[in-house]
Amino acid sequence: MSLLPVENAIAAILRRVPAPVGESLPLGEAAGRVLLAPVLARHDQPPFNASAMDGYAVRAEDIAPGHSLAIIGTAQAGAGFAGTLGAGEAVRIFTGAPVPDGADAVIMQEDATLDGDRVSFSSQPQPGRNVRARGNDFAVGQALIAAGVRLTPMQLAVAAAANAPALSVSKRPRIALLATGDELELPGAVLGPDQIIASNSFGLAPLLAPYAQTVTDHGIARDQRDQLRARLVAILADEPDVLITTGGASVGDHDFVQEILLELGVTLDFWKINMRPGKPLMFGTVGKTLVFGLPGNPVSAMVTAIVFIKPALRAWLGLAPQIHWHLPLAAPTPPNTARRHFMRAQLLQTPTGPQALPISQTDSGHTSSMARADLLIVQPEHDPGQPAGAMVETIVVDAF
Ligand SMILES: Nc1nc2c(c(=O)[nH]1)N[C@H]1C(S)=C(S)[C@@H](COP(=O)(O)OP(=O)(O)OC[C@H]3O[C@@H](n4cnc5c(N)ncnc54)[C@H](O)[C@@H]3O)O[C@H]1N2
Ligand code: MOO
Repeated sequence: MSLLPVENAIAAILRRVPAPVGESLPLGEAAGRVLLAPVLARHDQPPFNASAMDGYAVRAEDIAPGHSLAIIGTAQAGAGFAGTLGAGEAVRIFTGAPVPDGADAVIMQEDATLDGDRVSFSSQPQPGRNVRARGNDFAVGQALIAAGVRLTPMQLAVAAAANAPALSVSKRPRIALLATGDELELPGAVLGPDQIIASNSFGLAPLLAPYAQTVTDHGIARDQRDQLRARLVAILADEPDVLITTGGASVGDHDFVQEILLELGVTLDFWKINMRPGKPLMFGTVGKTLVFGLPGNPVSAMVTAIVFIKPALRAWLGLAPQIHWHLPLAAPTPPNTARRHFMRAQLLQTPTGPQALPISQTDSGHTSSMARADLLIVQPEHDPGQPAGAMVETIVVDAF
């Protein structure tokens, strides 16, 4: 197979992603979920003309220097004044209370002088002053939050204000992870001479968890045909929505993952992408399960998950693709090869704004540089290299 361009690979994956499916969730459980149906207001907000200040409700035309009004009652939040305000009258009012019929302005109490049951004012209001008119925030039936957003705290507060007790959000996929390799041991092990620690799943699980109902880490399978087959059979029997393997994706004598996946009925859509790191990525489907075979190298595994699996999961949830930020380079980049390079970079905060500082390390097995990477600079195929200050496309690693 020749090396597939990155865009074609993403398009091939997106063709296999099912349309979002909705479920109804109580408001208090919807944070961070993706909204599938717009939130519509169930009432006008505010539901009545409401005072924005503590003070006196009046008829603006009645206010004149040296002229006092009779205080005929009180309106407070939750308990309005039942009557109608007439000429020469005022009602004591508090913030959030309904403005009484007949009144058209509120004068704040700092501008009022009390004299028994009469009040005079040092300011002359326009009609509407300090009154929040009914429906001026939103009107019944108005769409307040569009579908396709990941619900933020502010949006949830608005949904609550709109009296929506439950929201329609997308169901999330169940994800299964499996690391492969004879050399791998879990963190905490005493390493033998030929062993390394299996680190990939510890990055992939939290990277993908925000998009998933569950991420089940199935641990490590050895590079033995029968064992690997048995592990994959057991995992697929549970029909996960997404299966992600790491390692064994390349062409070595012990790279069995693809062979066994094909035996198990996986239809392979592609293998090998024109990118670095991450070239040996494979993708296919079996039944309703999307199968991603990530390369074992730790940087390759994380980069391919960010570049391919995250967009697939966003589409699964009904979310638009992640925005790629264009940032100025803090230092030059070297010329690229024929493969698209996803270059590790740091996000620098400078007095003139954020900048991308390339990390020169390109080894896909080099993990410590990954710990410093806030961004991936997307360096085009055959890019001649860019000077400091040039604007480059970046993917923010830790963004949803
Ligand atoms: N002759 C060729 N050799 C290789 C090619 C090639 O095209 N021709 N491609 C290279 C590239 S690029 C990559 S990437 C790797 C991918 O190899 P595999 O997916 O088969 O991965 P492994 O060989 O199993 O492991 C590679 C490397 O990563 C370490 N590893 C594996 N799993 C984990 C894990 N869960 N946590 C941490 N580290 C892991 C493993 O020990 C190896 O060091 O192939 C190149 N070779
Ligand atoms: O594509 Mo591999 O990820 O560079 O080492």
